[in-house]
Amino acid sequence: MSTAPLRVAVAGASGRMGRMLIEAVQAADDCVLAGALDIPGSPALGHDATAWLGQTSGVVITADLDQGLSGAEVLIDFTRPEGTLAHLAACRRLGVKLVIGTTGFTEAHKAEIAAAAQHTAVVMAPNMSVGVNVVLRLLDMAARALNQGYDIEVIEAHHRHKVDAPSGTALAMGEVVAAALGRDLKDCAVYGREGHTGARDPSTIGFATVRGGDIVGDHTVLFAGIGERIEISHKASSRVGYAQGSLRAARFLRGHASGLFGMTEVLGL
Ligand SMILES: NC(=O)C1=CN([C@@H]2O[C@H](COP(=O)(O)OP(=O)(O)OC[C@H]3O[C@@H](n4cnc5c(N)ncnc54)[C@H](OP(=O)(O)O)[C@@H]3O)[C@@H](O)[C@H]2O)C=CC1
Ligand SMILES: O=C(O)C1=N[C@H](C(=O)O)C[C@H](O)C1
Repeated sequence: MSTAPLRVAVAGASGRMGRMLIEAVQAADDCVLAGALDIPGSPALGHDATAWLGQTSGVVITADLDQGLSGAEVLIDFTRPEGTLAHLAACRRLGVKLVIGTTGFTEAHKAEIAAAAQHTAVVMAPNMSVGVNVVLRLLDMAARALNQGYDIEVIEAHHRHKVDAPSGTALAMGEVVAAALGRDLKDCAVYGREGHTGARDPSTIGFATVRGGDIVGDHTVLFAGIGERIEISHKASSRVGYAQGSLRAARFLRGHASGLFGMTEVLGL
């Protein structure tokens, strides 16, 4: 029995992730590019979505959401929170499912996404790579085992263009560790230090952010004890893992009409 190809639209089509996603959709036997969106005023509007690959897909990048989504089953969105929320409303109206990779959402944004997911299926994750999602499981195990006598710090590094800090992945790592220790990250996170800070409060989880050059994405959780340190790290050397994880999420959505899912469900972790 043959299954029709999954019709995928990509938002932020001229962005770093948008381009990576378009290339991944084009290379996938079971997917077809069905739409490409970008922000009004983008110089990419009106161009073929694969022109930068030297190809012609017949899909033109548009800022018209109805036009960009009309042929799609699922939209993959790596843009900015305000863009994602506008795309979410259009997806809900048009019955299009949504994979959200964008980071930097407020709690109110997240509530809006959860409400919309009651009507159309959504996968949302701050990091789509298999490796990072396995690391999140390892962190749960490590934090439970190292629950006394270890100071916990999350260190992340990204490229100079990144606009949110700490990264969504670093925050997710902090949340996993805090939950494993029976803490709420909102109460124990320390985002940067300066001046006379006093001695470290052992109940805190610290965050340190580095921005520079073309670093794709490095994350380390440090458990610093007396006489030893444990570091659990993930280093991305390419965005390909984020794109392949997003396609797995898009395929997963075929089996779901509504609901909010994460990569734990997609990957069966
Ligand atoms: N979950 C994951 O695995 C990953 C998540 N990310 C997240 O994805 C997001 C995008 O990252 P990246 O591709 O590097 O960013 P880029 O800036 O390279 O791309 C963003 C794209 O979205 C467009 N855009 C910006 N604002 C809006 C808006 N309001 N409405 C519609 N489109 C908009 C941009 O257009 P223009 O350039 O003209 O402004 C651009 O085309 C970030 O939040 C990042 O943290 C990134 C990698 C992995
Ligand atoms: O902006 C990026 O590049 C990335 N953003 C995500 C995040 O904020 O965690 C995922 C990845 O680290 C790359």
